[in-house]
Amino acid sequence: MSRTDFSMKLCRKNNSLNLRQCRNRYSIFWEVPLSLLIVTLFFLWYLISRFVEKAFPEAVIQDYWLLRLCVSSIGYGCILIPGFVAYKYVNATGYLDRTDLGCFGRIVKLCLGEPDPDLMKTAESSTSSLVQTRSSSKKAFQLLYCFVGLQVSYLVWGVLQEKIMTQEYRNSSDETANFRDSEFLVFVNRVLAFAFSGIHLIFTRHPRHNCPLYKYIYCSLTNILSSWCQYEALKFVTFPTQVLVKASKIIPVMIMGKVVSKKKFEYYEYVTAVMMSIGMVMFLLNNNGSDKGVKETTISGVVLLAMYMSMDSFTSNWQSELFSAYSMSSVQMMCGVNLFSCLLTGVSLFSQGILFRSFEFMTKFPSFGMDCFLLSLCSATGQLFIFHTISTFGPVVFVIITTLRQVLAILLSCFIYQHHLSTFAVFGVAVVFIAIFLRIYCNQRLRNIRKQQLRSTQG
Ligand SMILES: Nc1ncnc2c1ncn2[C@@H]1O[C@H](COP(=O)(O)OS(=O)(=O)O)[C@@H](OP(=O)(O)O)[C@H]1O
Repeated sequence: MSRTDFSMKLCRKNNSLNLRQCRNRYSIFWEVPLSLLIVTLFFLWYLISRFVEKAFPEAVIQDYWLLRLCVSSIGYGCILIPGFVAYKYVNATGYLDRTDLGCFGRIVKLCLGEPDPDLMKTAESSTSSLVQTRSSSKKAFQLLYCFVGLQVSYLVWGVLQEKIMTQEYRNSSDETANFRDSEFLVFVNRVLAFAFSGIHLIFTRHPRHNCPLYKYIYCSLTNILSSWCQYEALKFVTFPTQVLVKASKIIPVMIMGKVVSKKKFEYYEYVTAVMMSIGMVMFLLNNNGSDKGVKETTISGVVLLAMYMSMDSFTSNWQSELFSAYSMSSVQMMCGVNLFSCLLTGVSLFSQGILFRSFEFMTKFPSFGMDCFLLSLCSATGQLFIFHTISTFGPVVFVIITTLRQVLAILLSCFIYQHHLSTFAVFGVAVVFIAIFLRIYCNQRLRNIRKQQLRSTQG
């Protein structure tokens, strides 16, 4: 007998109650098992992840990236498995169909419930009018604002990240040590970004939030996994190789856009994407010649970079999809994504013992704490710009801006350290910029043609 049948039987015993009152009265039949299920699965999975982690000696885990990925993923299961089972349970029992949801029910609805279609229409119409007024007057300024914001925050972020991962920390008792747990840095970045966006949401006005929270899990998971792959890949490929691969990210982002959002791209968009990638490869290959051969690119490196590219492309496309489906603000997106990133990385770090180890390092070397804080501040500011760019211009423009960031960083270092740029590298940069201008030009032309067509059909 299903749970619904059981509660209906109880209802029938009490003739004075109508169907709705019965379902509300006996809501306990849904809520108690659901809470027990979530708590039990969480602890069960936590024990499993501890067991798996203890089953392999630390040295073995450190030696094999695939094993490390498995251990981390099993840790993420503490959140994903109970969440998935709760989702299935709620759908199977029709728990959210009840009209009078209590406090527990409202939390479940916030996490798993789809919004009322009427509310969605109101939210959509208010944001579309906002976009229309923006599009005519402020778009160019907005693009410049996103561009400068992303360049500045991630330029400083890159410098701090390199400092933390490479410098030797020294404390007052003259002890020295290096910090190695990159996953912890990802965690602190997410905690501050979550706190930052949460406080912003409390004190400022935002559109009504319609998106069920569980939808953020997908992009949150791919975001932290792509970061992980990026850090791990550096153990198998050189930094310039990684930058080189990342420079052609626009192509996977477009492919993923077709898969996730069924987007259609014009021919000129494909042509300019390929031109940009070729230009970047020409620029980077001729500019990093001296680093070649330091580390040999292995299969592991290639696999990790491929995983990074696909997950990173999915992240921005999924976020863009959520922006258009649920009409939310970029701060709401930032809060939702970082909430799950904190939970996923926090549980995983805790079960692996890295959380305590890193906090211990922080107390031993206070300057590390300060660096972490500054890094997280840059990361949070950077994320504000990332989400604003994706919501206003979409993932492809975002990836073009991040690609340009790499060109500018290298040009800046050439300028500061008086490095010589080869003719081929200069040609590469020229190809990138020609591709960008071509894209803008074609985009504008296409818009004008469409406007004219619209006018002639209306006239
Ligand atoms: N779409 C989206 N949403 C949220 N966060 C994002 C997104 N894209 C990039 N990032 C974060 O930006 C940091 C730099 O990432 P990348 O090195 O992949 O970017 S870049 O292509 O080099 O610019 C990196 O931060 P850390 O994870 O803290 O290292 C990424 O996670």
